Amino acid sequence: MLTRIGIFNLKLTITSTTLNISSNPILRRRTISIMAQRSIAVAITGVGLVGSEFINQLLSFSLPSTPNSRYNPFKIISLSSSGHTLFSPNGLEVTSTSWKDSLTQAPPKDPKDLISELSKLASGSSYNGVVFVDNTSSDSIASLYPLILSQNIHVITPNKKAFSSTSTLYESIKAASLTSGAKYLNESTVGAGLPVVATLKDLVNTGDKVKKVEGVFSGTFSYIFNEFSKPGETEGGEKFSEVVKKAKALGYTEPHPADDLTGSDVARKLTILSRIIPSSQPLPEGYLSVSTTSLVPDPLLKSDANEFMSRLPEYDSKFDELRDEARKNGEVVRYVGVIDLEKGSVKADMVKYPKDHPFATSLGGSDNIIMFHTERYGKRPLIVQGAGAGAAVTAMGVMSDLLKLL
Ligand SMILES: NC(=O)C1=CN([C@@H]2O[C@H](COP(=O)(O)OP(=O)(O)OC[C@H]3O[C@@H](n4cnc5c(N)ncnc54)[C@H](OP(=O)(O)O)[C@@H]3O)[C@@H](O)[C@H]2O)C=CC1
Ligand SMILES: N[C@@H](CC=O)C(=O)O
Ligand code: NA
Repeated sequence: MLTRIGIFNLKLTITSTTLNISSNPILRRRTISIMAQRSIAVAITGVGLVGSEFINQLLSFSLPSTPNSRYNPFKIISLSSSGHTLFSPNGLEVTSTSWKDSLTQAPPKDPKDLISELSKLASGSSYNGVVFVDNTSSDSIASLYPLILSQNIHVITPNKKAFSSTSTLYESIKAASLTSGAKYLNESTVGAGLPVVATLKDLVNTGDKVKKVEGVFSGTFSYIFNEFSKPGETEGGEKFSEVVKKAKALGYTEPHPADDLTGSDVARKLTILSRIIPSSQPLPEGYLSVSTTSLVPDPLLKSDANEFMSRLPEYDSKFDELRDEARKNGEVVRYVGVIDLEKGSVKADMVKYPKDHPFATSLGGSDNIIMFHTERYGKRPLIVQGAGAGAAVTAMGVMSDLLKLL
């Protein structure tokens, strides 16, 4: 094998069968360095808004290998949309401008066939690990995580489905990961790139006692109400459906915006966080058990994304009434989530706040704000705030999970 060795910056021909590497400290150090330079193989499923941005961030990533050179420790080995898959066990020759055309010309591939190819790579020695990145919002892809993890393939995803649906699926994900040692990382499922999942895990793992987690968990709702129900506005203002349209165009909504407006997206995030917190109270069995306020008019509940967006203006006057009622009392409307460990309740709700409340004055754009009330952060909660939706910040969260594998 001919390999460039980072720290020595020279080329070595290794015939490891003839060398007693383990007894020679210099060679041992060189061998470790070579191992570190093997790539991590990345298989990407879902190349929409977040997926495309993730590919760009991944292709432009590099680490220093010597004082004068850099290398990318990741190799993309597959790209899949719902109808096409590009796969090469040695790594795809793609650039940020070429991958889309190449993918559209590729044939379809059953995800299970892809997993069995990845499994061969995970058990071989060409790579320093294999990662499946799911950038879809698909339930069927999410249901494959136990199989993927059991093949010693790591899973990284912003897709909330697997971690917020039935506890049976969640438990099999945890079991598969424990058995094989493959990791699952899902920072972007809550607060996009904001360190929400990692912060909560750090609090729990270091022995703090979480009492309450509350805040604004939806970038879409945050943007909608920051624009639709402004503290300084006493009359007029944008139409609700227009603001929803803008939130969609900015990439904040779920592929089907009703998933945001029913409150399901917030309920899913609350479920994901609840499952990380040890609690004597029973956990929600899934997001459907979270007490949730929906803003979707009943007749639109079954419509697809296009029909939903085109019919939403029919209900603008209802939302005008909601805004007027809040204004009359000097209030604004916000959509919040609370996990109350002491009361044993998990709730996603629309709430009216006085117009000088921090949720009215300190949030803008798609900002999330998440407050952790714990034993250690007794009187003043630990607060995480910033953009909670959008392709760039979500892909950054996925990328930051990938870096945790290095
Ligand atoms: N947008 C945001 O701000 C945030 C998004 N997320 C999560 O990120 C994920 C992606 O969101 P986003 O990029 O906005 O959504 P998009 O709709 O833009 O992208 C999703 C992509 O998934 C693809 N897809 C669906 N099913 C499959 C399948 N079975 N196999 C392969 N590809 C499939 C679709 O491709 P095709 O067109 O071929 O069907 C689509 O392009 C979602 O789970 C979302 O909840 C999380 C945090 C923030
Ligand atoms: N649709 C979601 C995207 C991030 O999870 C949101 O609006 O927060
Ligand atoms: Na996050």
